[in-house]
Amino acid sequence: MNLVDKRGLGIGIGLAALACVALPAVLSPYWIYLAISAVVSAVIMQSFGVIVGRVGIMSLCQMSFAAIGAWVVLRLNVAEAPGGFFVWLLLGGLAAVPVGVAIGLPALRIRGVNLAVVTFGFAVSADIVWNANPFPGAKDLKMLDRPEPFVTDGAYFVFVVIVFTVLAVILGVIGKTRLGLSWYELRHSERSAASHGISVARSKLAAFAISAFIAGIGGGLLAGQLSLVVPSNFAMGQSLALFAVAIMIGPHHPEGAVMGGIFGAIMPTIMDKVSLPQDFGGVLFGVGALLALRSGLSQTDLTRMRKRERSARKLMKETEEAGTEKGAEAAPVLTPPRDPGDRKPCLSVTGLTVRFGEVVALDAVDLTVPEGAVVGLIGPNGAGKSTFISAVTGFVTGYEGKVELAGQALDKIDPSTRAKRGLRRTFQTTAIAPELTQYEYLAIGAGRRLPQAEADELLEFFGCPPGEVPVSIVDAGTRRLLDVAAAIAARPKVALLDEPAAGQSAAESLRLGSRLTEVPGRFGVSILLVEHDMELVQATCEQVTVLDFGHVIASGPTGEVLADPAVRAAYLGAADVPAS
Ligand SMILES: Nc1ncnc2c1ncn2[C@@H]1O[C@H](COP(=O)(O)OP(=O)(O)OP(=O)(O)O)[C@@H](O)[C@H]1O
Repeated sequence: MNLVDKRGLGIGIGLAALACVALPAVLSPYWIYLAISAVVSAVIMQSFGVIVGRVGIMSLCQMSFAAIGAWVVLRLNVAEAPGGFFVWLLLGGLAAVPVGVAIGLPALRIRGVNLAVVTFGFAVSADIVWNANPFPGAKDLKMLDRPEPFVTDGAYFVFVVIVFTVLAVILGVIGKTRLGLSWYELRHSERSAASHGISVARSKLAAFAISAFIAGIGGGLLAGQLSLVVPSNFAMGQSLALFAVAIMIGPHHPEGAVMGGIFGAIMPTIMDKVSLPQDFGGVLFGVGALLALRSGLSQTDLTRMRKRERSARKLMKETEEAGTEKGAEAAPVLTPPRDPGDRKPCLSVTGLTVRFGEVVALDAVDLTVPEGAVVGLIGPNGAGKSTFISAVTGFVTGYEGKVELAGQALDKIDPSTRAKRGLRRTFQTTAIAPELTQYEYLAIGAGRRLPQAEADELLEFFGCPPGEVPVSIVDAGTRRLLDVAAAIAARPKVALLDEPAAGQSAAESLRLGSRLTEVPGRFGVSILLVEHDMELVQATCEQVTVLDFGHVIASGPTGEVLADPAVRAAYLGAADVPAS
């Protein structure tokens, strides 16, 4: 996967260069000054883009981070510290980082509105501090001089555009890395991210640190524009208004940050011109934000997704037509499951007991997945199958019993570390970020640089559309397959699949079965399959364990177990157990 979208980069830099040349030449001094404000707001918007747009965290204190940046720059100016404005600007950004991380710490435990309240609380406290203590230089009017050669408004506009562009390029590159992609996954499902070996804590704290740094830079730039700042430049209300703009527009894309910056900077002027109170602008932003929250996606997300979907649909049609020309896919020939024989155990679970209050979801369950095997775990609804997967992969803590992977104990280890050690899982309900392409999702799952040829092979093997196709237009059944492909892409020792055939037709389910039997030999991954589709289980699994009310009622070679009268009785009315 390319870290740089060369076309987008070219267009972005071209537009930035055009703005630098044309705007100072054609705009009046008043509008140049407003244009500087718009770009400085756009930089602060980029900080919202990281934390709000990408990770989906409601942070209401970005202006407080900006104030830290401005304070440091002005303090260093008063002290006439060495290095000059450029170094001070960088130090201002860096000074905001530890504060950002400190504010991010509660985000590891709380989320949503509660976290918004924490960030709002910090913004209020910061407001009180700034109001009680004037910014450096304000008392004795020690102004901050802009650096050469960016002294005039026109030249300073060029400088802020350069800073914005550099940040946009860096954020674009980060967005394509595992860290950046993990932010999208966190936004939709933290447990899905953890199941891919992503450290949720590290990923969130990195987002807070980077967004605080950018906001700090934005604050320093504002100090450079104004020469002196006052607390109202960073008022809590500003954070709220910009937050609403961020939700509405989506500043995690450069065009969104620019639009947000323009809105933020010129709205007061527009309100003035149409003789409406300034607060009315905030109301408009709030309404826009509510509409965006209802759809779950910002305006730039929607525009970009629609564009991507159009070309992806064309690609899917071409691929389908090429497939039809080659002829219909032959019905799978299922090779009978092999006998596990005396292969070494890969995953070994002993005495696994899970209680949810009075409910004993699992009671001393033993299960072994031998190396290179496909093993089934079946049982009626509520038997404890998903709980088994969740406990083994570390999502349910406080269980009794022992979980060993290739002879190593995994108990007391968190889900993302278990995933990194070679234990991957899928969920009954998929929660794949629709903004991602299938390639990007596979890259997250793989947890390593995934060569395109390998990604293509996986997608073709599991019958998914081409890798450029965004998840937003992939149907629910295929998303499950994509989830399985992402788990296998990591080449774990064992993949625990929770009902991957749900939502598939009988023929598709059979095809999936034939693929799963090939997985151990082809990808070196053993499988524990949780399924209600008994035909699939019979055709795929060499061994099967049956749970009922958390107890193992049968375990052994699939044919024998499915013929067991106790198993048939447990399933009576719950699913069809084919006669063996
Ligand atoms: N978080 C939880 N809190 C309380 N009870 C739970 C929780 N998760 C599961 N249970 C209970 O544990 C039991 C086992 O549930 P589990 O979801 O593991 O069953 P299952 O075999 O996967 O069912 P299905 O086939 O419907 O997915 C059920 O009685 C369920 O209500």
